[in-house]
Amino acid sequence: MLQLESVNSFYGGSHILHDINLEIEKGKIFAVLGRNGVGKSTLLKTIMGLTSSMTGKLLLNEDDLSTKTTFSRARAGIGYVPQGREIIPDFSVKENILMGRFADINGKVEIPELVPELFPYLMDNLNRAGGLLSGGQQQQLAIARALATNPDILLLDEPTEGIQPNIVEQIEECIITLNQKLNLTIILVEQNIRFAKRASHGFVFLDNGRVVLTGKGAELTDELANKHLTI
Ligand SMILES: Nc1ncnc2c1ncn2[C@@H]1O[C@H](COP(=O)(O)OP(=O)(O)OP(=O)(O)O)[C@@H](O)[C@H]1O
Repeated sequence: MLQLESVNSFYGGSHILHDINLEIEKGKIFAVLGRNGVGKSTLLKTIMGLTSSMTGKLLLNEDDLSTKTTFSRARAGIGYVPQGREIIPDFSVKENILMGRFADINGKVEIPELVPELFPYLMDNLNRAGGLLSGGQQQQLAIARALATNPDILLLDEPTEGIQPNIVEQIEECIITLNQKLNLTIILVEQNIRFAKRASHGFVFLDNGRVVLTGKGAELTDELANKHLTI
């Protein structure tokens, strides 16, 4: 279980997240929802230790990670797929994937097991430069790189944003498969309510850096989404 207790998070002097309390159960998909600029990406960055500072507590299976470095959090089992994917364009597909192994405590150097099944295109193009891939293929690559860290929890920041519609469904299926086959806990920042409704076991709506509503997946309705997502 991942727990945030009274978490505040800052970029320099800008106080972005205020008094966040959340519990994310192991093996569940948890959706982080809200309008643009409310702090969804900042929540993932805070969990990963990528904001300037945080106060409060971040506990992973009762281990206190609050003051740990990003590297230690990755080693503790938190994998991250950032918004915009941030693959290295001049590195090959293989090099991009294996970069994730920096955080694997078992010191493995091979491609993660599920990658051939989930992303056959990547396996067929291991020597291709990452920058030559389409948006959807780069998203697959960013997920494969995060899997190489051997995570227990995967943080996904708008994984279907800017991806051609025919690939969106593949990415969605892949997220559900990762949850079901690897029992991966997934924290999903998502603008696509249809997918959040379909996949998530729990959700939070943020507004202005604060939690305004949490609930279980089945409680996520279009009415709630309209209420919290329209301006
Ligand atoms: N590096 C930064 N330095 C200072 N302020 C930042 C930084 N990154 C984000 N912010 C501010 O933090 C607030 C929350 O931004 P964040 O990107 O977390 O929102 P979001 O809900 O993910 O938005 P979107 O849906 O547009 O991605 C915004 O006011 C944004 O301007």
